[in-house]
Amino acid sequence: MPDKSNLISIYDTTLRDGAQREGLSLSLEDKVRIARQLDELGIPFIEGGWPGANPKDVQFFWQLQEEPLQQAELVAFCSTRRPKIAAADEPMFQAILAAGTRWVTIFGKSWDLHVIEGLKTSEDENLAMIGDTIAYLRSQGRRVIYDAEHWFDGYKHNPEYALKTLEAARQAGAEWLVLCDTNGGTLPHEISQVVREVVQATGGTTPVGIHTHNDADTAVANAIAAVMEGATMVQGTINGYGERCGNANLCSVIPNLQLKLGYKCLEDHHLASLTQASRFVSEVANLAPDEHAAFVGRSAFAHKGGIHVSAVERNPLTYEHLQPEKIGNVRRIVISDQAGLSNILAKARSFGMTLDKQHPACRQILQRLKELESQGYQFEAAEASFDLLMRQALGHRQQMFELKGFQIHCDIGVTKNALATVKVAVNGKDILAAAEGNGPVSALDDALRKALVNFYPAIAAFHLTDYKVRILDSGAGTAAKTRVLVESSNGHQRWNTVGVSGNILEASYQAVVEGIEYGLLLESATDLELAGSTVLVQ
Ligand SMILES: CC(=O)SCCNC(=O)CCNC(=O)[C@H](O)C(C)(C)COP(=O)(O)OP(=O)(O)OC[C@H]1O[C@@H](n2cnc3c(N)ncnc32)[C@H](O)[C@@H]1OP(=O)(O)O
Ligand SMILES: CC(=O)C(=O)O
Repeated sequence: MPDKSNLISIYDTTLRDGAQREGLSLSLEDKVRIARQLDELGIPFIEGGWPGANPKDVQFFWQLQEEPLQQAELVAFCSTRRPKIAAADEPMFQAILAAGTRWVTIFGKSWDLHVIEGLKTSEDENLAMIGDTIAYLRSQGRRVIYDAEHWFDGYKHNPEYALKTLEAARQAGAEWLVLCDTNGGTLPHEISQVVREVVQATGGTTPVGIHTHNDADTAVANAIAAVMEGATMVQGTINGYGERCGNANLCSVIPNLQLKLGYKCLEDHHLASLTQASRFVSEVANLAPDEHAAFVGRSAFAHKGGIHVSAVERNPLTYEHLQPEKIGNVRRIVISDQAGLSNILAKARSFGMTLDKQHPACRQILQRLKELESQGYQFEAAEASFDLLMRQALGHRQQMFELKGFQIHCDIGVTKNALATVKVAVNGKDILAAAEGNGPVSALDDALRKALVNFYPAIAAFHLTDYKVRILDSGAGTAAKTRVLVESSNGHQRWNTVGVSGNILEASYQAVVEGIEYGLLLESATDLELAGSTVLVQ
């Protein structure tokens, strides 16, 4: 059994190894924002980049010298010196020293194949490169973490030589020996065995760390396996970003170690910010968050099946492996044709309505929901439409305006504009309005808002923020049904509505009209009443 008193030092390399992910490009400002977020999260080591490899990383370290992090150690990353030059003459190290960090991580070769074929040098020279580099940086007052690149592959092929490289690093003054599964193909049982052997071979003289890649989809399991064999540092990235298939995802490693195995990685109040940190980093990285990510994904605690919801309502432990609040996530109940009455009750509660299973409207709502879903409606992504459906069944849906019809003309010739005319009635008075737009849906939305704004001035702030179309039966050609999902906003909140029809304009019309109706409902309701179906605009 692991010694549970052990602290695990979390080492984040999102800004260096994470940035090696294809499609991820961070500006200097992005890097600074992410570093500050990780600092706030209580991560003790933050690898900022490779100073000297590019101007951005040089500036990043300079900027953080001016305005240092609050608690984290900022770490500069670099390779060992090149073959056959003195460490003091290696220009890369001048950039490393200029970065001004207390800690430096040096990666060196563990695998003889890389020494001979990659570096094109001798095994002895590689040992000297490792030793000289670390000794030089120590002589310049730096503390050194040694990343043993390709450790597991190297150890498999030539354990004696691999261990000599670690010993060279240790003797030169490295304070951590971090075993890297650089190619990411090692499986957990191999990691356990090798880490156990290394911990025995080094006799606990220098702490061991782990750095895993996800090429076999086992990076998180591998990091955990290493910790259970005595590794006390875990290197990884937020959201698992990294070269090829990514690095060990700290958003999974940390809660697994802390909440399941009893290790200490972060203070509990910091752990409760993990979900927010994950979303912040994906936002800054301009990558869509993985909604199904373990622990921090939006769906990680979303319950859809009626049986599950019924049980979770009685006791969340029935279908949740831990309390979402511990990592700052929330439980969500999803509405769909997989729902039972429990989903309806839970959703109603989140909309501020109290219902019980005996209420006759409950079954009616459930039946209507299933009927509409079988026609192609999808309410899990259109909770505002579901709220309106419930209000309708309960007799609470207020008619704010009556639709009398609409027409749309599209000019695909010279102006490429669309013109929409709508007729609505408010308080028995007919209003006709027209508007142009660069597409039929925006023209329709504008015309409707124009018709209603004198009666409902709040409409002036409404706008469409997203519009998604899905053809539901592509085999049916032009006779197929179309589902339109619309997201609307009033500048403070966003809400989603749905429309389905054989005619794409009719489907859009339904969704847009419900979007406006719901916006008006929001204006007249308290935040609490409508909390469940809207999100605050960030
Ligand atoms: C496992 C990892 O993730 S390690 C980090 C990988 N990250 C990166 O490579 C991103 C930053 N890299 C860069 O900006 C550039 O590659 C630089 C500035 C480091 C080097 O650029 P260049 O001088 O043009 O070399 P290039 O990239 O073509 O080749 C890498 C060189 O480093 C050498 N090298 C590789 N590993 C090591 C090591 N551990 N110690 C010393 N030298 C090494 C290679 O042998 C090669 O040397 P050569 O050009 O004399 O043959
Ligand atoms: C050092 C490093 O990033 C690796 O070996 O994967």
